[in-house]
Amino acid sequence: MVSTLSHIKEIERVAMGATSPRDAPVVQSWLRCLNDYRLDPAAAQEAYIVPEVKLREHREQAEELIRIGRSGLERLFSQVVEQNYVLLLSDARGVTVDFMGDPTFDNQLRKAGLYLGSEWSENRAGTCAVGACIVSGEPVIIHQDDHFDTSHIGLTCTAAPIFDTLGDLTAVLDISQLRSPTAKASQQLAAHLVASTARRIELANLMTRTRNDWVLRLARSPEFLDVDPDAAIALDGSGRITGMTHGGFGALARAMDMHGIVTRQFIGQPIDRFFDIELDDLPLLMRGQPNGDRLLKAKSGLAVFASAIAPASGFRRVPSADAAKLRNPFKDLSFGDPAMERLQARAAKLAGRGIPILIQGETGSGKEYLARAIHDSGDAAGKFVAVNCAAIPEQLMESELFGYAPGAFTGANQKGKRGLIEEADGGTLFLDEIGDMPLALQSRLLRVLSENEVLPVGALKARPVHLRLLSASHRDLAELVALGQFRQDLYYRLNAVTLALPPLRARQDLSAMIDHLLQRIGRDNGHFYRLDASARAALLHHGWPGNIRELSNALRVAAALSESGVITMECLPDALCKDEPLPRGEQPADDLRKALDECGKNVSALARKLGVNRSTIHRRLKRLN
Ligand SMILES: Nc1ncnc2c1ncn2[C@@H]1O[C@H](COP(=O)(O)OP(=O)(O)OP(=O)(O)O)[C@@H](O)[C@H]1O
Repeated sequence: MVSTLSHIKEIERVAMGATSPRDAPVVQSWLRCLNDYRLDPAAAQEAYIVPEVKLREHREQAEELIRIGRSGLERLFSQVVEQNYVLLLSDARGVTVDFMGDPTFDNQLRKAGLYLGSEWSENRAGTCAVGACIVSGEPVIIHQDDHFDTSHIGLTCTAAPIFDTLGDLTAVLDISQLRSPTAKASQQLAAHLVASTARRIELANLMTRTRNDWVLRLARSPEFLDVDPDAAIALDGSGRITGMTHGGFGALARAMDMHGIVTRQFIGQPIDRFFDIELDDLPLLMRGQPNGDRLLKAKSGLAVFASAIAPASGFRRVPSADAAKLRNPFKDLSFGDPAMERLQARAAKLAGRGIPILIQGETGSGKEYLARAIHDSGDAAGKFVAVNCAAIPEQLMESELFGYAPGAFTGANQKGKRGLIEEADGGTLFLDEIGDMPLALQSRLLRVLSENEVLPVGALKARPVHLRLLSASHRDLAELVALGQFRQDLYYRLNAVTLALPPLRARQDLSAMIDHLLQRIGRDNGHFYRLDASARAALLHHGWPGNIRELSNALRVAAALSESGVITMECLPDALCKDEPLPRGEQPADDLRKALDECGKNVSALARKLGVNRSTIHRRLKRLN
C-alpha cells in the first residue's frame, strides 16, 4: 500500500498542474476537493457518522426508496457477501440510509464509515465513490489511494447513481470492501453489478409510482424485453410522458438523434413526438404478441423492441382504494402522487385525534389547505382560525392572539377583546409561520397548551380553552431551536407529528393538479377551459417556486386571457414561455434561420428535428420577426 506521505505529495503535484496517470473522474474530484471545498490532503479526517436524530430524518425522507430498493440490495448482497463486500444506499446528500454488511466486522466497518449513517458527500469526505457519483451523476470506482483523504486509502468503493422518474439523482448505490489485495480493474465486475441493481431499483420505482399509467419498456434485443429492459417510460391516458428510468432519457434522445439532453424537457411531451406510435397501438405491444414483432420505429429511423404494460386500473386515472376510503375533505389534496397519497392517508388517520401536527412545506404548497382539511374532517364543533404569525406586527401579536381585558392599555377597546385563541375554542387554531413568533409569546402559548387556559392581556383570571393546535413553518424549527430562537419545549409540543408537503415540482400528479385547478376556475367563471398541447407542456416544465399558489394564479390569468376557453402559450406568464421546452434551448435568431435553411425552409421538418410542435417554430419565428 502507498505511504501516507507519498499520497499527499502526489495530490500536491496534481494541484500544481502535473498530469496524472489516474482516471479522469479521480483527478477531477481531487481538484474539486482542493479548489472548491478547500480540503487539505495532509489533514486526515476519520469517517463521519451523522447523529441518530439526523439519521432518522434522512431515513424518513428516503423511506419509500429504502422499501423499494431493499429486495435489490438483498439480492446483490447475497451474490457478493463471500467476497466481504458491504453495500451502502445513500441519499442524494451522501448519507447512508440503508446498509448491508457482515456483522462480524461491525466495529471495523463502523470505524471505516462503511455503516448506516455515514456521510460520504465529497465536500466532507473528500474524493470517494458516493461523493464523486453524486457530483458527476455517473458510475465511478474509487480504489484505495484514489481516495483524497489518507484515512480512506485502504478502501475500495464503487458506486452507481439512482435517478428518480423525473431524471433527478435521488440516491447512490455503493459496494465497498475494507481492503482489496487486487488492482482497480478487479472492481469492474462490482461496477457492473451495482449499475444493473441501480437500474432495477429505478424500474421498480417507476412501476410503483406509475400504477395508473401505461409503461413502455424498451430493449435493444427482444429476449430481454420483459425481463431486463434497457429503459422504461410511463405515459398517461393521453400519451404524454409522465416519468421514466434514467435509460429512458437516453432512449428518447437517441430516438430524436439529439445530444446534450436536458432531461426534464422530455416530461409532458407526447410519445408520438419520439416514436411512430399512437396510444391506440399500445395494446399491440403487450405480452402475448411475439417478441420479434414488437418493434418500435423512432423518428431518427432507429428501431427498438418495445413492450407495453397497461395501467393497473384501466385507461383512466382512478383514485387508489385507500384514497377512495378517505373522507371527503382530503380528496383534493392528491391526484395520484405517491408521497401525497401517503401524507393524505396519515392526515386522515390523525384528523379525529386532536394531536398537534406540524405541517412543513414551501410557500404556497398547501399548508393551510391541508390544515383546513384536517379540521373539516374531524368532528370539532368550533371554528377553524388561521393566524399568520409573520403577518402580524410583533407589538400587536400578543393582544391579537390572547385578547385583552377592558381598559388593559390606552387606546384599547373599553369592553376588552376576545383573542384569536379564544375564537378557536372548541375548534382548531392554525398558526402559520410559527417560527416568527417572539420568544415571550412562545412561553405564553405553551401555557395555553399545557394548562388549557388563556390569560388575556391585563386580565387577572385565566379562561378555559380547548382547542386543537395545528402549526406550519417553511423554516426548519429544529434549527431555530438549536439557534436559541425557538423554545425546545414548545417545539416538542407542536411537533407530535410532522407532515411534510412536497413542493409542486417534485409531485407526479402535476398534470392532474392542473386539470383540477382549471376545472375549479371553470366552475367559478361558468366557463369551460382547455389547454393546448404547448401550453400544457410549458406548465409541466416550469419549476413552480411559488407552488400551487403560483400555478393557480397563472391559470386564473391564463383563463382570463384565453379566447373561446382555449389556453395557448400566449396566455401564460412570460416566465413560463422562457422555459418553453425547446430541446436545444432558446435559439438565437440566426441559428433558427440557419436551422430552417438546412431543412429546406420546411417548418415541419425543423419541428421534427428539434422535437417541438410546428406552432412553436412559427411562434418563435414570429417573435423574431
Ligand atoms: N390541493 C389543493 N387543491 C386546490 N387548491 C389548493 C390545494 N392546495 C393549495 N391550494 C391553493 O393554493 C394556494 C396556496 O395554498 P395555501 O395557502 O394552503 O399554501 P401555504 O403553504 O399555506 O402558503 P404560505 O406558505 O404562503 O402560507 C391557495 O389558494 C389554496 O387554495
